[in-house]
Order: sequence, then C-alpha cells, then structure tokens
Amino acid sequence: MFGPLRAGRLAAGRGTVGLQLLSRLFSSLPIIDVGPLVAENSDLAERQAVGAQLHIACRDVGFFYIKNHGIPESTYGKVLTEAQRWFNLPENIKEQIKITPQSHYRGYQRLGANVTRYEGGFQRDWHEGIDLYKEEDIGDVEAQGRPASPIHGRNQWPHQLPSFEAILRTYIESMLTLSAKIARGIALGLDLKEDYFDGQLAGDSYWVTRVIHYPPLSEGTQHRGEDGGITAEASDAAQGAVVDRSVQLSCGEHTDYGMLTMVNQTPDMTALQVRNAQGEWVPAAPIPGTFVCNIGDMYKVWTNGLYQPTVHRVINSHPSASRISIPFFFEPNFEATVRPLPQFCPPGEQPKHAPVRYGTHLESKVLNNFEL
Ligand SMILES: O=C(O)CCC(=O)C(=O)O
Ligand SMILES: [Fe+2]
Repeated sequence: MFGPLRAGRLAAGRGTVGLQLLSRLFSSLPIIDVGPLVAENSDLAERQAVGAQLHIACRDVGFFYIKNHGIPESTYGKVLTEAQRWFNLPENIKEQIKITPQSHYRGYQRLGANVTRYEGGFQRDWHEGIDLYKEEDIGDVEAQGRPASPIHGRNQWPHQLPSFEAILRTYIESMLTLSAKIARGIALGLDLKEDYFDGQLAGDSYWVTRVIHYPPLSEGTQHRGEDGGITAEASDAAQGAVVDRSVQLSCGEHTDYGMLTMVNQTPDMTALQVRNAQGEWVPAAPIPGTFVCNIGDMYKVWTNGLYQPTVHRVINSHPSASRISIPFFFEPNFEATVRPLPQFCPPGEQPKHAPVRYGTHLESKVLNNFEL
C-alpha cells in the first residue's frame, strides 16, 4: 500500500514530475467511501485508511466521487428541483437579485454573463447562475482591523421562491460540515495532524456556492444547428473531442481556485468532463448517492505541486433537457496565508509557489469572472 507517510518523502524526491504525469493518465475517477470521516465515533485507523485513498486520488487524478457522505437525498435532491423551478421564473424576476459590483459580486448572473478567459480573449459560458459566499458585514470586518474587500457583504438569496431559499440554506450548512470533514481526511492523507486545516487556515472557510443552470447548448448562439439541434462540433466535444478555446461551451475549461469542490448534479445527464495528462476528456457521469469532488489551487501551493488542480469543462449536448449543478466550494479563511509546507520542499531548493493570501487570490479571480 502507498501509505500516507510516504507522501512527504516522494514529494521531496527527484523525478516527481515525471512520475506524476505518468500517474495522471486516469481513464475513470475513483469512488471513495468517506463513511469513517463522517461517523461520530470511527477509529483513527479507519479515518487514516480513507485519508490514504484520498491521497492517491488527489495526487493521481485531482477528482474523485464520495459515497456514504451522510447527506440525505431530501437535501441534495430537493435543492436541484427547487433550483430548476427558480430558473424557470421570468428573467425580470430573476434580475431582481442581479449580480453587480454594488452587490459584492453576489447574486444572479444571466446567461452568458460568466466568462472563461484564455490567452487573447474570452468566451461567454452558456449558463446562468446564482453566486453565494460566506456572509460578513463590512462594518464587522473593519471592526476586526481587516481591510474591506469588494467581495465582502451579504448574499442576495433567491427569496422569490421561499421554499428554495430555505432548502438552499440547509444544503449549504450540510455541505460546509461535510467538506470540513473531507479536508480532515485529506490532512491525514498528507500525514498532517487531522485538524491541520482547522483554525487559522480553513476553520472559518470563505465558502462559495454556485447554483448553475445549463440550458442545452443547442439554444446557445454558436451551437444552434440548422435543424434546431446541436452542431457537430458541440456533439463531438460532448464525446470528448478537443475543441478550440474560442468555441462556446456550457462552461469552458478551467481549474478551481480554492481547496475542495463538491458537485451536486442533475442525475442521468453526463456533462462534466475532466482532462487527463494525455489531454483526453474523461466523463464525470453522475453516480446516484455520490458527489463529484475535486481539489483547487490551494492544495497545489500547500503540497508544493504534489497535488495539482485538474482541468475540467461542462458540455450539455442534450437536445432539449436542462442540467442543474450546485457546486459547493470549501475554501480557506479569507485572511489565511497559504504557503508550501516545508516537508514538501526539497532541502536547498526554492519552493515552487510564493505564499498567497487566500482573499487576494479569490478577488483576482472573481473580479475577472464576468462581462456584466
Ligand atoms: O457544473 C459542473 O459540473 C461543474 C461546474 C464547475 O466546474 C465550476 O463551477 O467550477
Ligand atoms: Fe470548476
């Protein structure tokens, strides 16, 4: 078994990058039973065994499914159907909670407002969504002697459908608790103390939730085929073809910028794809009772590159059906300084990544995400 203890030693060894590339030639995503991380009274040894599986998944794939997570179907299923009901509302109602700089970049973004940037341009993603973040009043932030950020503030909750707001709040609370437990398992897998990311690093997570509606790409501007169906290019992409970055997708290829993302998606529709080291797109089909998880930029910094965030994209090539996904992003504290841990830095070599204040990293991403 590749035990957690060897993580540090391998990281500091030579030839790591070659090894890593070889091992990132996955053709499917691992499924991890996280029951022991969630249970009230599991043994440390059981949790370490899950940590070891998380370690291999984070190092070799960057993506994995979790099962036995303990969140009831009544929470994760209902939030998807409520979201669809909310997106069915007329545009002028949805625009009541429109995202603007004055709304602290929180709220509703219409179809095409979210963009994927690439060298020399950007492409409008074919989705609409609601962005929510941990809430903090600017007055409280300033009273703590912290600089106010354009992102700090309160959310615009989708109040037009009160049943949705209530279930969304329950969902976010459950996902926050769950993701903190997964982060504890990842700490064990890295041979760190179980509570390593608690407290100053991620004990007060600056979490993000995006409620996303992906209408069929055939309704988009670029992919309406002559017969009203989808273009051949979009259809090929849905089968895993490589497409130019200027081609409009449901969500363009990107990596996530925080710690851990957990995706709750419409069952029976495969739209999320994950890129392996050979450039092949591997589908992340929904598996009943699981969430798809992936790691973001911050673990790359902490592990000095041993863990890498994996590129992914979304293509809804269905001729008529909508897809909903509600990723929950478990992130460090806004003020956390994230820096490579010494055990992952070979002696005498410069760390590969400079320390980063998480809030500054987040601002640099969020303030660039929209063409409003
Ligand atoms: O919709 C999905 O499955 C994933 C969305 C995603 O990658 C993101 O919002 O970062
Ligand atoms: Fe993502």
